[in-house]
Amino acid sequence: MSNKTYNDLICETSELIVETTQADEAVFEVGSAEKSTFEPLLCELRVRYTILLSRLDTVYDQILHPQKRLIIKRLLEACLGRLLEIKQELVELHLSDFTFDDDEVLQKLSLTPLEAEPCVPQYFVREREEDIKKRREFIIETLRKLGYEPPKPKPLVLTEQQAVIIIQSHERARQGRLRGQFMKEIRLLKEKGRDQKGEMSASAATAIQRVWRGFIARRATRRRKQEEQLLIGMQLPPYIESKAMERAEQVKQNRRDRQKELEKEFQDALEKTEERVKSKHGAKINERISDELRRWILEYYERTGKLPELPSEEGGGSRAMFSRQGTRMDSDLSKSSPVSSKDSKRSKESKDKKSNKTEDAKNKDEAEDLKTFKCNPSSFLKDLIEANEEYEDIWKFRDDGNNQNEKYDSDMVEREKMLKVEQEIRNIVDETMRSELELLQAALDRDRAHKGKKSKKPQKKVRRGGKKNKKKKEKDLTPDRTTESLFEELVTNGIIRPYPPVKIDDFIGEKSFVGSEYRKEGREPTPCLGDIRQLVKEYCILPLGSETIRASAPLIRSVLITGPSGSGKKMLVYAICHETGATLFDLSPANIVGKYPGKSGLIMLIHLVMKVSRLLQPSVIWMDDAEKPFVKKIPKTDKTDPKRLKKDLVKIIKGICPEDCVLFVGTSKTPWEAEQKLLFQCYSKVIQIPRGDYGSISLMWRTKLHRAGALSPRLELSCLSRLSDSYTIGTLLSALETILTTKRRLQLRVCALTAHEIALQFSLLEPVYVEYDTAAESWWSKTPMERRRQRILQRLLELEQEIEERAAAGK
Ligand SMILES: Nc1ncnc2c1ncn2[C@@H]1O[C@H](COP(=O)(O)OP(=O)(O)OP(=O)(O)O)[C@@H](O)[C@H]1O
Repeated sequence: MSNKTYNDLICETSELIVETTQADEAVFEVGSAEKSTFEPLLCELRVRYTILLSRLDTVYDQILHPQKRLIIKRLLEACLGRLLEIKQELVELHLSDFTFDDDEVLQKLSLTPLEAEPCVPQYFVREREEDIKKRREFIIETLRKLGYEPPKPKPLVLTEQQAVIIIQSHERARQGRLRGQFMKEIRLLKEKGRDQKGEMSASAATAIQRVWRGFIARRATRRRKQEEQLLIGMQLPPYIESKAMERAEQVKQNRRDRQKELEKEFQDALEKTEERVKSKHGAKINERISDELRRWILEYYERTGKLPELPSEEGGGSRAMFSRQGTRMDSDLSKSSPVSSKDSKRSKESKDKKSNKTEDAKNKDEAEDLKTFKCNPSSFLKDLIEANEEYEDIWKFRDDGNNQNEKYDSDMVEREKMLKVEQEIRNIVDETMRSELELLQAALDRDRAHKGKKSKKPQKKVRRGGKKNKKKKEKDLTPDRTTESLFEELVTNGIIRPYPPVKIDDFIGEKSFVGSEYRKEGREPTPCLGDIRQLVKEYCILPLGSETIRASAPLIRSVLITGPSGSGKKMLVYAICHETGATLFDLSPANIVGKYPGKSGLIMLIHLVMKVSRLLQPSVIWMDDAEKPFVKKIPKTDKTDPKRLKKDLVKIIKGICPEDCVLFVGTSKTPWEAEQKLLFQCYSKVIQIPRGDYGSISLMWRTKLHRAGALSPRLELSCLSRLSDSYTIGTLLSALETILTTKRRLQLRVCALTAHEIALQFSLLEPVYVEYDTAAESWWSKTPMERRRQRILQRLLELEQEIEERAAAGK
């Protein structure tokens, strides 16, 4: 695609941003209202931001102009941040982690449910490609030095007897085929001799014609039917790597390479221009600012008889001082905002009123409170609007006709650098002025003291914002070690692990199509596997990919993923790591057994994991069998000492700050075996992978069989999906793998795979039993979010009943 395509796309997207942000601001204007008022608005906003995210991601990945890319990245991050904020609002609104898209919203925006699922921005990994590659190579190299080879496909190991049997059977088959061919030839020869004896009758020729024509007609009809089904999408075309797709990907890669070249040129220009501006204008700017400041100080002294105090660098320096009046007014305004005073008055009044209210009115108020909702202020919306305005001002209407190569704009670079250099020089001049002012003040004080006046004691400089609310710093147990040596140590000990490249979209699953309808009816829908994929993106991948987003988006420190064996828990953990380019720390009880022994060893392990995970962020700290540290009684057969980390887990998780791109992920098959209080102290979010639904299983079969070339009209997909609904996807895939041996694959053309054949194979494997489902369901109802939802629903019901009863008694 051309530069024009992406320039047009970003222009259209900018218009969509205006529309969306206006709708978003309107939501804030609503203030506090019934939950049902907010629901459609927030649902629509979520979908709108999702579309913006995917458009901006496409443009950012492909557009060449380095300065436009800067602004598009700002838009992209702000959009992503706002999307996460809205998700958080929807969670609070529904009191459920799952968001089901409203059909009306999807219809209005002409989208499919799949399109309403957020994409993972490509820049998460692409901008750190080199770094991620180096890290992976380092891990593999370190492991190789230790003698661990990356797992290779296992060679076929046969005993002598097995080998003999295979050779024998193949030889017999060969002989059989030869004999068959020989017999066929003899038969044909005999038939030929017989035919030559008698005259071929006309009726025989007609019979042959009839059979042949019938065959031709049937074949043509079959082909036409197949073509028609392909056209209307009833049948999938054969799975082949499309040449056109390959070429399109190649073009994209070429553009990315060109992007890098242009970016390098831009960075060089930035450097050179800065040097030039400094050498050419530095002295003049210095002189101008010094003169300005001196004049201003003199005027100030003449007016007030005092020397001014220069604000600190963080406070804006002399620039802020010139505009101090304005800012003070602003801050005064913000301090005593009429809204807040009104609010407090109102709340006071309402408190007084409340005390006089009857029980009935109190109940009504409480019910109202439970039903109403208010959106939290956004940290991203303002930036999104500002960045979009900046884009509109600078780029949107600019004629780029004479810049076909999408090179940077040198005038803009010059202007930017001028401002930067001026600011730097201003900081230096301010510093000099500050010391000059101090000397002057001291001299003035001495003078006044000399004149007998009571001199003011030189005020101790109070550091602005000096008393920062800093967290107590942890003691560094490894102050003189380099990051590389710590990294190597953890790799050597198997704590940092390599992981397979798994994309989150490889987690197959359909989204729930009836979720929003169920919610409207007051029922809580069961999520489908596609909803799980979306939730993992929203909770684990999107907040972890960028530091800017992580710092301001709703903070999620830890997630617990639960589900039966083979439901894809590990796959999801690997996908989180792969999509964010994260470093994986494995703290599973089975993995740390015998490593860092003793109390001091454990302290060191925790220190290393916490320190290195921050240094190599983004990081994922993973614990498989997450219930084990909290089980009441450890079976005697378990030699892994799973309770080792019991007390320190909370410390590790609470130690994750918003500025750290670190996520703690636990996976568990049987979370109900743990002490629930301790478990939920560690994990703030729980994602339970449900039993595979019909849609997801059917999609899985279709995708996998199609890729294997085993999909045919003879295979009853619907029947197969129904039969497999008590198995996890992992189990079904392992059954398919067992069936599709190389020999069977070769036979597919002549002997199509049937549902019966597959079903026979997976019926030998372990299903998910009803007992497991029941235990999982009852545990789910005890998770914090569910309990909160149930508590609120229960309270609402009670209040409504009380109100009704009172009303009935009053009559
Ligand atoms: N929804 C899915 N889509 C595609 N593949 C899946 C899905 N669910 C599971 N799988 C596949 O099933 C296999 C088993 O998955 P995985 O090892 O992640 O399961 P698990 O829940 O961690 O199992 P266990 O608890 O036994 O460790 C993997 O090959 C994975 O790719």
